[in-house]
Amino acid sequence: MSADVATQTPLQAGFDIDIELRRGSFRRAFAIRSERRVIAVVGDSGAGKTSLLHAIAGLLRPARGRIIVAGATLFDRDRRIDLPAHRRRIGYVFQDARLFPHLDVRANLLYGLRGAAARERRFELADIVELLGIGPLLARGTGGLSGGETQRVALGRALLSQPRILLLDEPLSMLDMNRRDELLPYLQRVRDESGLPMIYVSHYPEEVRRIAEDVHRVGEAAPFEK
Ligand SMILES: Nc1ncnc2c1ncn2[C@@H]1O[C@H](COP(=O)(O)OP(=O)(O)OP(=O)(O)O)[C@@H](O)[C@H]1O
Repeated sequence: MSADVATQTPLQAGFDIDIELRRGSFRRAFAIRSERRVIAVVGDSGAGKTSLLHAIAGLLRPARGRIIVAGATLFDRDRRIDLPAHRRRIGYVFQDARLFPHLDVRANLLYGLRGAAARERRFELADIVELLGIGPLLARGTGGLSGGETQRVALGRALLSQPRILLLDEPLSMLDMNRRDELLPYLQRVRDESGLPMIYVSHYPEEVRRIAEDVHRVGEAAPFEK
């Protein structure tokens, strides 16, 4: 499968990823080729989903291969391209949000804006606050937020960093089922209104069905029933 991918011409939209990752004794090839803007990556625990996102974000260097997203080459071993992480402009949302505990919600959001050049600014604070319904939370500390509120702020902070790509690593997995249902419509709004390429990692088929246009299973050959 990866040989096939390697012989095809790069896609101008979507994802063209063909890499091998090594992490200690973990060693795995990934081949994802999709013209879709929003894809999901599913797979068992330990299959390498987070490692794949790390490689796209520039936090883990593949042993070989290439990573092209929306026509931009982030990594290509043969062509000696390896864009540093800070130049890849990745918005990353983790399962545990990782908000700064010493900053209130507004300051957490504004942190995302740091370093974004004015000409690259597509997402403004007021629009993101409206999109995610977090206006009432702005002056609050992060400690008392519910899990769903926390993840909405994390999404806002990621968008305000003016990313070219959004990576979401199981953003709902710490929430109970009701809270997951509450947050999904916000994820759908971000998907539809940001227009960004997105990779959504999840264990839950239902979530994946509601978010992604295309599903890729990593770690084994069996196809994933969408
Ligand atoms: N820093 C590291 N050093 C060595 N091995 C690592 C490191 N990080 C991850 N691994 C190993 O790489 C493999 C893939 O881990 P990864 O976290 O990418 O899987 P995952 O599919 O995201 O799993 P989960 O769904 O449980 O989060 C695992 O076997 C893990 O133990």
